Amino acid sequence: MQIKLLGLGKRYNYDWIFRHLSYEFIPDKAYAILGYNGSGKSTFINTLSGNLVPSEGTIQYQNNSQTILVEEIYRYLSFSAPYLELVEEFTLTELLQFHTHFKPLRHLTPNQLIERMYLEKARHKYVKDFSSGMKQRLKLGLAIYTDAPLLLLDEPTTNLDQAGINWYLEHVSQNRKDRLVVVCSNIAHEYQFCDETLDITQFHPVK
Ligand SMILES: Nc1ncnc2c1ncn2[C@@H]1O[C@H](COP(=O)(O)OP(=O)(O)OP(=O)(O)O)[C@@H](O)[C@H]1O
Repeated sequence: MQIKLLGLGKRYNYDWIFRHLSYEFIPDKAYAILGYNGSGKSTFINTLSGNLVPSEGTIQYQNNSQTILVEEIYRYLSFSAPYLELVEEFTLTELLQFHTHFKPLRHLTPNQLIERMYLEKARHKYVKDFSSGMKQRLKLGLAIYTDAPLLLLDEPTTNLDQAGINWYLEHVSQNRKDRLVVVCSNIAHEYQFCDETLDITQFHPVK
């Protein structure tokens, strides 16, 4: 997956969050989007994912030299973020069945993913009854192990303890090959595996 941004800008009402952002995401690399709280990282990654419409500029997507329209980009991405909800009325097994109905996993079965997330004992538990750390491991497991060429992660270690952080780093590093990875963060350990950084504050409008 390759993404080219040309003069991208996003504003809410009269407030520009970022502007004049031209950048190229090269295939198979991992990028960290950096900036303090409220600087616009989530706004940026949601614009990149097609969830938000840019206020100016364009985004060009290419997968294996094929142009992808922004309306179709959701088919090519997996995304984990604190504000993206899991379907909590499902048990873990039901959720995986539902998820894989729409998007397949990367070379493993739902059962193997459950084992990889260390959630065997929660197989038949409702997701609403998971702890916050278990929910986060599930969100990350689904995102990392979905077979999509674009992996988007916003604040990936939210609610994780040290063991969970180590688990995330191990699995994201093992599964970054042959895909573009974009991580929004202001915590160094979340993006230590990234090749490039993009500081969103550099694209704040000059007051
Ligand atoms: N729907 C919205 N309407 C108006 N303003 C918004 C909206 N969403 C976000 N903002 C504003 O945009 C700015 C950037 O917010 P954003 O969530 O993108 O920052 P962030 O860098 O991801 O923050 P954090 O690190 O705290 O998650 C903030 O000032 C926020 O209040």
